[in-house]
Amino acid sequence: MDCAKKTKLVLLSCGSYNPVTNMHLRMFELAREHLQIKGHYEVVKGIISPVGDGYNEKGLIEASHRVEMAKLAVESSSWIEVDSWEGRQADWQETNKVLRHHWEELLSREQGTDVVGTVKAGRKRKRIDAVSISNKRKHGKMEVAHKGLMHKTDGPHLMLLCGADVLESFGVPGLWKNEDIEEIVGSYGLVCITRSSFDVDAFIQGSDLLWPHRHNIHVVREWVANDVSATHVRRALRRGHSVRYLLPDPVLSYIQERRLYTAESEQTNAGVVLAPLQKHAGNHG
Ligand SMILES: Nc1ncnc2c1ncn2[C@@H]1O[C@H](COP(=O)(O)OP(=O)(O)OP(=O)(O)O)[C@@H](O)[C@H]1O
Ligand SMILES: NC(=O)c1ccc[n+]([C@@H]2O[C@H](COP(=O)(O)O)[C@@H](O)[C@H]2O)c1
Repeated sequence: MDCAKKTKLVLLSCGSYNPVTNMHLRMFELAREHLQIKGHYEVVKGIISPVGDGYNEKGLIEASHRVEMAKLAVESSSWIEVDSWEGRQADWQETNKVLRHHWEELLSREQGTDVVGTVKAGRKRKRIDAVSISNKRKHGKMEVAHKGLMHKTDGPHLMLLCGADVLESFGVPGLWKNEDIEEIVGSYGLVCITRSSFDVDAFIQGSDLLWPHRHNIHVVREWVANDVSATHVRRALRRGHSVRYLLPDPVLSYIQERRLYTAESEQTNAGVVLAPLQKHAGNHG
């Protein structure tokens, strides 16, 4: 019997989910297995957070449909849930803001369970409850709550779960702010599933930003070469090709009943600049 006390962990995955595929569900499964065997974690919850319509990605259909499909996909899962907060926001939300939102949700659930964490007070650490944390936040001391507490709470930890393509997108100029990446990998932690054609280890090794946080990045190997992507699924649907077994059956029925992915829907946001590129454009040069 394993007597060591494991840290409870919640995994959050932000993405288009346009639509959710079996690979997305497998990503959660692989991450949980890896962290429970190799890490000192008990993965208690997985959260799928479909991006809001304001992301402006080409071919992105309404968030309400993407959220519904994701909910159908996790119907049979005992630990993966779908959260619609991000999808309901009128404006696109940076991923670190989505993490903050879920972190605050986790903390507020801890309210009433007394101490949820510790902060530095001089040379010692002071135990602190959720109410004092939210009070600190109200007074604008986000630093203490976000930089000091993430990995010091007695409650669950929260990490971002993603595929290797998202990790490598950290290197795309203008897409991510360095301080946001620092917050994600430094304060929360990242679980990254390998994807064919992406060399995660080489990318981390080559990044001065990621290298100091490498111990917070859990790389999970997908040994079965499988590059199912939502893009491939949408293309097949447009062409009338079968996508059965690439998606959960209830998701496929939902798509077919509403004829969701068409040549027309693929033109949504055509020529529109992706929200993060628009938002961060002024920060460069
Ligand atoms: N085959 C896969 N292997 C590993 N991770 C994956 C795979 N497919 C999707 N993911 C991950 O799932 C998360 C949500 O992905 P997203 O909704 O953008 O799907 P996608 O299939 O990559 O979409 P698209 O093809 O539209 O870019 C991301 O972190 C992405 O890296
Ligand atoms: N700066 C940022 O926070 C930033 C930049 C680009 C993408 N993202 C997120 O990464 C995810 C990527 O999804 P796609 O792979 O479908 O583009 C989305 O959830 C999106 O919001 C975040």
